[in-house]
Amino acid sequence: MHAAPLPIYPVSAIRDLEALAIPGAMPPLMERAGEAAATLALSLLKTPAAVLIACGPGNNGGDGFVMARLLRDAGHAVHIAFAADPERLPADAASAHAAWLAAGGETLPELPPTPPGGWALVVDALFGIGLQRPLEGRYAEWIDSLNTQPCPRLALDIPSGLDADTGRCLGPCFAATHTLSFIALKPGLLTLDGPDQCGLVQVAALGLDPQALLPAPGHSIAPGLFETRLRPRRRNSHKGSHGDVAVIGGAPGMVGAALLAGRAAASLGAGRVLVGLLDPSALSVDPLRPELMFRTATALLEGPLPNALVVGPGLGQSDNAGRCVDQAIGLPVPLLLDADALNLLALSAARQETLARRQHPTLLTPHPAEAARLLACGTTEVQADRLAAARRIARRLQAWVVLKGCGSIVAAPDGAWWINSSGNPAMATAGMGDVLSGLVGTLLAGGWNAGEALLAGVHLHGCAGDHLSATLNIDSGLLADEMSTAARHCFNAWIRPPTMRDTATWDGPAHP
Ligand SMILES: NC(=O)C1=CN([C@@H]2O[C@H](COP(=O)(O)OP(=O)(O)OC[C@H]3O[C@@H](n4cnc5c(N)ncnc54)[C@H](O)[C@@H]3O)[C@@H](O)[C@H]2O)[C@@H](O)CC1
Ligand SMILES: Nc1ncnc2c1ncn2[C@@H]1O[C@H](COP(=O)(O)OP(=O)(O)O)[C@@H](O)[C@H]1O
Ligand SMILES: [K+]
Repeated sequence: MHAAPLPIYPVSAIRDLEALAIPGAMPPLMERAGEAAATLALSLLKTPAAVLIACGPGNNGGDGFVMARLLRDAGHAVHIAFAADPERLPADAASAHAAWLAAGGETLPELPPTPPGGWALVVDALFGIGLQRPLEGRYAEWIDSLNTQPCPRLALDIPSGLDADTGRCLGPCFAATHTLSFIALKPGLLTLDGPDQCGLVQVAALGLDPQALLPAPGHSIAPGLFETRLRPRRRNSHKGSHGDVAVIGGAPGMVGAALLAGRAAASLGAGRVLVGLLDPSALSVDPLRPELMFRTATALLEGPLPNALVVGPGLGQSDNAGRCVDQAIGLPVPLLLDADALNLLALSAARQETLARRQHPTLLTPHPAEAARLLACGTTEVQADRLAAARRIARRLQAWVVLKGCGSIVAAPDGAWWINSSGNPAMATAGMGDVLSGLVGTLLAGGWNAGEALLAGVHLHGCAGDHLSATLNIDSGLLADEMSTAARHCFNAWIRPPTMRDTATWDGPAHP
């Protein structure tokens, strides 16, 4: 069994879920949320300790009051900072506040001074999915102060100040080491600033089965999504069984990009990899990867059709590059456009119309700047709502799209979407995108459909980066060309039957 994707609900859908779940929910959801938070807190606290909980004016504050009561019952010295008007708390939060006072607890209108031994835990129960604008004044000051505490910092539901739908810090934002999100994941936990602000994310479903109440609008990416493809190769197969990938790119000065894509494709097991370069004076062999076959871009586009075509790595934006893109769009093969092929696409409405009418699978792999060009807007607008941007491109161009970056978004032409959580900032180096294109190209050439190939390629690429960061023990300085063998290692771990995954004979090298 491979890991299953997790459901993700934007705020509007969480509100719908709450409305479906709340009638008859006993104990009330807030009680369950506070209890789940207390359980997590207890796992972080060893001996009776000083805990600070900052409670806000809404139901997120209510979760904090419930948690406080339970931690106090467990023998911890719990201090609550609460500056709002108790008369204006929503009903459930008002009950939780009253129960806290009835249990002998008190609230302070300001953050108390740090006790001599320091706080053992600080909890952000200020704002959850009801955040409407940037935090300012007292709450902004509280956040700044809480963020300096050198102890575990736990956010309830979502770090205060983070937009739950977009992952954008609206202003000052709680920097959690742990986030316990209620009912289900929200997109903002997983993309843009979310992963930095949330720390370790855990979900407390509060006894609900969200998917049974309301189908999830989106999902995380996990191998369970494409597990029917994760099978060992048939012994009776040959290179023709695994497909030809052609990579078109490599204009003068950028040949390396095409090589990176080609090498990645070969390492993942493409039957054959052909590289069509635009640079007429480039090498005709890659001495470090002599398996690659070199052609001119023109010859490759006019020759026998490959099983998948990747156009863009190091392509440049010359007239010749434009002709290659136009020709590629017209070919009856699965087509992945990356890098300058996307920029050339953005330059021509006619090209976009032709692309949207293709009868064969089309995949687009923009980073935020390329996405902005495709949408004729600024990168800031793309990053302000990455999910919306990816979905808009996918719908408009009737293509499978990955909007790359921290928490890559995959969007389907029909509006479906996924968020990837593998990968890390060591991967923020030149050439990483070229490697992704090569990996996805190989899966396409192997007969995977566009959605499976893109979801798997994106997840695999991140897993390879994580694997390298862990085995080489590096946070910085990951080289794109190192990724190919790591992707090979991770992919082989996926396709091995479970009985063979742990045996020495079948395990890959510790340092691929
Ligand atoms: N409704 C439910 O059944 C459940 C809700 N839960 C909790 O309830 C939270 C949502 O509660 P609410 O809808 O009350 O929202 P919040 O508690 O997130 O905040 C809403 C309050 O904050 C104010 N506010 C928003 N932005 C502000 C800003 N920048 N500065 C100052 N005030 C601001 C609003 O006017 C409102 O009074 C969830 O995140 C979760 O923690 C959980 O108890 C699980 C169950
Ligand atoms: N901070 C990060 N977290 C996760 N993945 C990242 C991060 N930075 C970069 N990546 C991944 O590395 C790749 C970079 O692609 P791209 O920006 O096109 O690079 P290039 O154009 O140099 O090849 C993308 O797949 C992206 O998602
Ligand atoms: K919070």
